[in-house]
Amino acid sequence: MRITIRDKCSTNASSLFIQSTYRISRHFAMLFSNSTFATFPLDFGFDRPTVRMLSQPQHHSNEHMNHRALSVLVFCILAFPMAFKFTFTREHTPNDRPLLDSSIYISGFFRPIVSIFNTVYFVLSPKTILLYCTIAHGKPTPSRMDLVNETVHLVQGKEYINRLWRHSFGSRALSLHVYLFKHWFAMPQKIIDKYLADDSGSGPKPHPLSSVETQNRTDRLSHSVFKDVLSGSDTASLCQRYVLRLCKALDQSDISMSWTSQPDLVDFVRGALTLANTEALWGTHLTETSDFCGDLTEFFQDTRKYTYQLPRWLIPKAFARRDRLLSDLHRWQSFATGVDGHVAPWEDSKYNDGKWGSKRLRKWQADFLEMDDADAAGLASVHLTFAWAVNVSLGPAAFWAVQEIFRDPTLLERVRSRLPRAQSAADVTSLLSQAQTREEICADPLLQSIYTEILRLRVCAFVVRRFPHDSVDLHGWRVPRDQICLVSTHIAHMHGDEWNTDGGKEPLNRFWANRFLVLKTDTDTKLAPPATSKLCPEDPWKFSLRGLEGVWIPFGGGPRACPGRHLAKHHMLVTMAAMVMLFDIDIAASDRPLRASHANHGLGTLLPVGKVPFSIRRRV
Ligand code: HEM
Repeated sequence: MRITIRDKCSTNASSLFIQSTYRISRHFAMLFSNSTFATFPLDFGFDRPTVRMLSQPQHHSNEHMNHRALSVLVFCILAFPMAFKFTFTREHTPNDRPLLDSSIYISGFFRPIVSIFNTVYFVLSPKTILLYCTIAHGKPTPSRMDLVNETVHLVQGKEYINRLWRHSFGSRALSLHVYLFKHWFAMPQKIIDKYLADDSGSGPKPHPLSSVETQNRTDRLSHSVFKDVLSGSDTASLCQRYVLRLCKALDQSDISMSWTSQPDLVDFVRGALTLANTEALWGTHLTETSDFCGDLTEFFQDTRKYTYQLPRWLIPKAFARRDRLLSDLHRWQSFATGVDGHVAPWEDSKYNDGKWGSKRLRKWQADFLEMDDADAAGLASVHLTFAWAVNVSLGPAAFWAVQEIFRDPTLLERVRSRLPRAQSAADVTSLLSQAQTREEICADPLLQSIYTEILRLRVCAFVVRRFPHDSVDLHGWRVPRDQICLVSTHIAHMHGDEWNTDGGKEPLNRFWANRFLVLKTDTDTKLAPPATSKLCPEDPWKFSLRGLEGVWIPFGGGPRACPGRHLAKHHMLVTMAAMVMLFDIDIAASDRPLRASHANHGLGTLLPVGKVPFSIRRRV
């Protein structure tokens, strides 16, 4: 193995690493030293809220020294493996690409030690370690990270990601999914075993080396229903139901023509949106007989506690909430499957999808119950997984879009100029219920650019693939069979020179509504309108994602990409339009609570660190 001293490491990544290591060491030192009253971040991230803690008074000089010495010691221990990696790394050039499975930065004695440190970093500050491992010379690049019991191939860089998507049919995402099934969604072990045993892939035909029976192709079963329900023939009625429920929820909210203060814009937007999305899919029967959406929103916050596998007696409320969600779904599905003698009127002419939700979802239940060992508890758990997946990213993403629009009066004016005029709330509902109006909204260049920019900036998802039968060649980087490939959308979205930054004036860590607008006549996607320009319908700008395949990836990609992506776009743009048409909003929060929290790094759209108080009044 050739070892060379890396000449130019990304300053960004290394300084971030050093800062992060410093914070972690400080945290440990604080924990172990006798300190009183200091302020430090709870989770070592950079965008976390701070809490008041006990810190040391100035006059305790011995304690101060102890604390400093301890900080330095912890820093040195933590910095050791990364410093090693920082110094010795394999040299690679486009013509001499190493195989990923032989790119052992540190071999022999040091490798297990490094894997322990990598694991600690990955748990405490995944953002930092991924950035550190994958940014070389300012550009995202593939790399490999040894964790204690897994080797993770970090696939970054446009051409490698595109190649990974192309191979995705023969892949499965198991390790992460199974962990979540078990610890978050309380899936019975026998169903988890079925998911674990399925190596047939998600394609219509099972992999030739797989011997899994057709009814037990869990991956295919889940994936195809998601695709069927979310992008099949039900889509038009799903969208229609979504709009009606959203407008109803916003109209019922306690907002008058005079300004009123509200505690949190996230809750306001996410509440309406989660209700509308859930009712569009599962029908009002689920939400009217329980506080399903309230519990679901709380459940989003609880997932972190489940990740740490805290016992029931420590977090009884979180467990009770999950039990309630599962039993609500259980009750709903027993109606929907006709168990207990309750059968909804399923004949086409009498079917009330507003009350019972998507027909396809019900058909899928029948398929799921065909699986060996399948039962109602397993089904409820898969429904909960589905309810989480369809809602967890959408609400926060819509929130970010709404707050960006209302915080910038010029942008608000531009957005309003794109939307039809309404005289009353009923007018808004009637306009947005028309498929034609919604099509125009979804095709509007400025609105699309805002939506795309929000997902670029705020979505932070880990997209995972594992190839159970074959090793995969990614442009000369080979991932061995049955090892994890992980793509971080955050790394892809925040680095690289493919993005339009208006010549560096609009950096990637800031929202810029015009990032995806180009001149209609322009073939160079990097030419964008100036940030201040007011776009009108006759403006010569168009929306463009050209050149960004494998770079703008909030929904993953390839045959396994998020099956809800078209609905997500529709729902977000319609929500933005409804809010702008119905309300005036004044955001009272300062910049600080509006920073993104990385507490759920890797699991979808980020949330702001604090509550976002606002004032609101009706316009119509
Ligand atoms: C801003 C909104 C959303 C984002 C950022 C997002 C992102 C993602 C990502 C990254 C994945 C993993 C894809 C992969 O492995 O390549 C995924 C999976 C999934 N998404 Fe979304 N999603 C969003 C909204 C939605 C909506 C609105 C729905 C449904 C209405 C939905 C349904 C699903 C489902 C069912 C899966 C699992 C697919 C499978 O494992 O086969 N998502 N999403």
